[in-house]
Amino acid sequence: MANIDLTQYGITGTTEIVHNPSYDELFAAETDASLSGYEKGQISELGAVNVLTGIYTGRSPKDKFIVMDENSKDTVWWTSADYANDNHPLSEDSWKVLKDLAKNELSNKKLYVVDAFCGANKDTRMSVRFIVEVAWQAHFVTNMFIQPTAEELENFKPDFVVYNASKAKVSNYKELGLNSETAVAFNITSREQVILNTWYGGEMKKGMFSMMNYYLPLKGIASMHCSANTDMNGENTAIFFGLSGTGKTTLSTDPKRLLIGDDEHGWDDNGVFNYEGGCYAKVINLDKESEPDIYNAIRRDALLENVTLDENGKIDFNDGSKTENTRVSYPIDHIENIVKPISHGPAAENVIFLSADAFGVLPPVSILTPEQTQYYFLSGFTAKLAGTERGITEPTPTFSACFGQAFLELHPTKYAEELVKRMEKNGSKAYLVNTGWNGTGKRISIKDTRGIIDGILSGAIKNAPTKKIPYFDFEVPTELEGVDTKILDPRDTYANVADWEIKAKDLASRFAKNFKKYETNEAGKALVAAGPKVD
Ligand SMILES: Nc1ncnc2c1ncn2[C@@H]1O[C@H](COP(=O)(O)OP(=O)(O)OP(=O)(O)O)[C@@H](O)[C@H]1O
Ligand SMILES: O=C([O-])CC(=O)C(=O)O
Ligand SMILES: [Mn+2]
Repeated sequence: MANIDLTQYGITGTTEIVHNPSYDELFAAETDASLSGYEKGQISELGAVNVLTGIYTGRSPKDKFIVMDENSKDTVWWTSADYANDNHPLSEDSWKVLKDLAKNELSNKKLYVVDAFCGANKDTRMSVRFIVEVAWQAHFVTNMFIQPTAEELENFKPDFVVYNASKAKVSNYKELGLNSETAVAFNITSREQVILNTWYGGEMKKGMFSMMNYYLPLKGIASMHCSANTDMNGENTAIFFGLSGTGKTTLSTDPKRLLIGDDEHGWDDNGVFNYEGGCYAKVINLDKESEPDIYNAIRRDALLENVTLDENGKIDFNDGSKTENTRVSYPIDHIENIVKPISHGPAAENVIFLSADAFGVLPPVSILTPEQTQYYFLSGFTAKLAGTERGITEPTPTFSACFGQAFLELHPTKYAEELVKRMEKNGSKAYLVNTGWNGTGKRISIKDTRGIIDGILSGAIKNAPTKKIPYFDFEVPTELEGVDTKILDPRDTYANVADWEIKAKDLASRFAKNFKKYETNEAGKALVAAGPKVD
C-alpha cells in the first residue's frame, strides 16, 4: 500500500491513517460504540447503516467560494449583478486562512484517507484524495467515487486533494468575506477543496462535479448534470438532465435498461461516461413496489442519511422530520442492470430534459426542435424541490441554467455549445418532460412518466399523432401507449382552460424575462424566437 505522508499537506501529528478502508472496516468504524453525536451510525433493518448529517442536510450554495487568482479570474463564471450565481470569489489570503483552519482541525488525530477517481474515462479522470476525520464520510466517498484497483491504488498520484474539516468553524468569516461560519472553498490552481462546518457529503460529491465542469469543457468535452442509461445491448444511450428531485435517479434506474450513472456524466468522442462509482437516491416516501431497484439497493454497504429509525432499526421512509432530503448512497453494483466493467455507453440518441413544473403549465412531454433544445437547456426551468439546498422548503420555481447552475464553473453557453456539438454530430433528439404538476394539483405519477420515457426510448413517440400547444409552440403527442391520454395536453387537466391560459402567459413571460441575460450577443438573440411568445 502506498505510503501516505500527510505532512506534505501541512497535516501533522497524525496518530493513525486508515487508507481506503474496506466496507467491513467502515461498518465497524461507523458503528463503533465509543462514537457519539453525528459521528455515530445506526444499523437499520435492511443492513445499511443510517447516519445523521447534523445541521446541514443539504448543500449550502451561499457558502461556495472559489479562489480568484491569475488563472481563474478570466475563466471562471463569477457571480455578478447581471447574472447572479454560486461562484463567489475568495481572495488568496482568505483561502490561506481557511486552509490553515482545516490543517489545524485535521492535525494530531486519526484520519481516513480515501483515494478514488472521478471520471470513468482514464484519459480525463481526476485522481482525488479525500482526507476526512469522520468514518461515515469516508464511507460516503467510497460509495460515490470510483474505487481504484489494488494496482491503481499502489500507483495513485492525487491530482486533487479534498480537506474535509467539517467539525471546524470559521468564526471570523466576515473579515474573510464569507457568508457564514461554513465554507466550501475551491482552489482551481492548486487543485484543492476545503470544507468547514458542514458534514453533508454532497459537498464532496458535487464539489468534484463542479471541478469536472471546469476542466472538461475546456478540453472540448460536454460535462453534464444528467443521468444516463442504455439498452440491454449497450447500444442506445439516453441521458436525463434535471435539477435535484426531478427524477434523474428514479427514471434512469429502469429494469429494462442498463444503468450508466444517475447524476454526473461527460460526453466525448467515444460516448457518454459516468464520473461516479455510485448512486445517491432520494428515499423520502420510498415505496418498495414502485421503486424496487432502489429499495433493493439499500443493504449492507449502502449508507442511509437522515432517515428516521426506531430503536430496533425499523425504517420509516415517510418521516421527513430531519429533512425532505433523506438519501441513500450505494455503489453502482447494488443495481442489477448496469453497464460493466466501466460505466460507459455510446453517444446519446435521446436527450431528455426533466423539469418538475410547480405551476402545472408544461405538458408531460414535448418534442423539441433543435432551437427549442438550446433555448430550454439554457433556461433550465424547473422547481427546486425541498431539501437539497438549504432554505428551500417547498417547490420553488427557478431557472437553473443547463439544469445544474449551482455546479457550472464556466458560462452556461459553453455547456450548451458542447452539448449541441455532440447532439448535431450524432443526430440526437431532445424532449422536455414535466415530472412535476398539472392542473389536477397533483404530481404527475411515476407510472405515467415511465410510460412517457418508454415511448421516447422505443421510438413510439416518433410515430404518435401530435398537436401544438399555444404560447410555447411545443409539439406534443395526443396518444402514447402506457400513458393516460387525458394528461398529454395539460389544458385537459384543468376544470377551466382559462386557468391554464393565465398561468401559461405568466410562465411565458418569466421565460422571456429570464432569457434577457443571453441576449447580449447575436446567437442569444436568435434563440429568442424559439422561446415562448408573450403578447
Ligand atoms: N412523475 C415523477 N417522475 C419522477 N419522480 C417522481 C415523480 N413523481 C414523484 N417522484 C419522486 O420524485 C423524486 C425524484 O427524485 P430523484 O432522486 O430521482 O431526483 P434526482 O433528479 O436524481 O435528484 P438529485 O440530483 O438530487 O439526486 C423521487 O422521490 C420520486 O419518487
Ligand atoms: O445536488 C443534488 O442534486 C444532490 C446532490 O448530489 C447533493 O446534494 O449534492
Ligand atoms: Mn439523483
